[in-house]
Amino acid sequence: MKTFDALFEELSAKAAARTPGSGTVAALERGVHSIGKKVVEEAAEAWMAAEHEGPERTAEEISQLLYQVQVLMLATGLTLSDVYEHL
Ligand SMILES: N=c1c2ncn([C@@H]3O[C@H](COP(=O)(O)OP(=O)(O)OP(=O)(O)O)[C@@H](O)[C@H]3O)c2ncn1[C@@H]1O[C@H](COP(=O)(O)O)[C@@H](O)[C@H]1O
Repeated sequence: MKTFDALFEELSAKAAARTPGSGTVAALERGVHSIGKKVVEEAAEAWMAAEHEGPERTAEEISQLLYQVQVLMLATGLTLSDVYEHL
């Protein structure tokens, strides 16, 4: 099982290395506008799953939302600490 911090470490390494075949690297190349749309899409899917599809589907959609949020952080040069200081 992956934690939020471990995922961010993995994605940061892939972004730095421009790992071939990485969906994260491809998303970063598409840019903030495209990533932002994915964040909104996954947020809406998480909401719909919570209302209509049960806890398992909701957890799956929330995991995709967390992933897209991390890609947005990478695209804007933010670290986990930059975000955590606002929690
Ligand atoms: N958790 C995720 C994750 N969640 C979602 N996604 C991507 O986000 C995309 C959008 O999800 P959707 O549900 O919208 O997908 P879809 O509707 O089936 O299709 P598309 O939007 O892709 O057309 C998916 O195609 C996935 O590629 C993820 N891609 C990667 N991860 C994690 O990130 C790690 C690194 O991934 P890579 O950079 O691809 O190696 C992986 O090991 C995973 O742990």
